[in-house]
Amino acid sequence: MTFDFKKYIAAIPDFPEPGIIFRDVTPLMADGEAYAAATKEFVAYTKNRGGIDVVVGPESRGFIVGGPVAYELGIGFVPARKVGKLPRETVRQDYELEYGVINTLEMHADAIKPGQRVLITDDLLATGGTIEATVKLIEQLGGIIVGIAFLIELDDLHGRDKLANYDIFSLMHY
Ligand SMILES: O=P(O)(O)OC[C@H]1O[C@H](OP(=O)(O)OP(=O)(O)O)[C@H](O)[C@@H]1O
Ligand SMILES: Nc1ncnc2[nH]cnc12
Repeated sequence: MTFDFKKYIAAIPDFPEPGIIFRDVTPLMADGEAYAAATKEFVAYTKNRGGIDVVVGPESRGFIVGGPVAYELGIGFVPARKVGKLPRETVRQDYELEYGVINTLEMHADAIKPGQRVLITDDLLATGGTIEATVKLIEQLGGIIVGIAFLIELDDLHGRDKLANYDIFSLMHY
């Protein structure tokens, strides 16, 4: 029987702006069985991606999704952080969110070694801006993106179109 992941996703209308339906993944993460089942699905996805050296996730929900996947795979996790948080030399990339906010993501300049095979994880694909920025940072450092995995993809926002050159796995679609 397939796991009913959608049972653990709350929909909040008009948050954080009028017209946005916010898909809240915190109930899924708060439930041990659901969190483990979602992690297992991500790990299963990686099995036919030909080997992964490191998981990268954007702050902050990408950390919660990616950490357990990296642990299960026995590999490291590298954060892409919001600007000003990382203490050493960084690379930076600006991007725009579904609700029109401009943010900047940063990674440590030595966080990815040239040729490393990378899985990107995040909770949700909306416009794709966050992951497009993450992709640019990883590729700037010489990483090879072998897959991108989300809990949720918002189909109407066509974020996938920005990531047309990459293999995408989404556990749920809305
Ligand atoms: O596809 P996009 O249009 O870029 O939107 C998706 C991103 O937006 C949310 O993060 P947010 O920046 O709100 O940060 P948070 O995880 O810290 O809440 C979400 O966790 C994704 O990372
Ligand atoms: N609709 C949405 N729900 C939850 N997180 C988001 N990030 C960007 N758009 C979102």
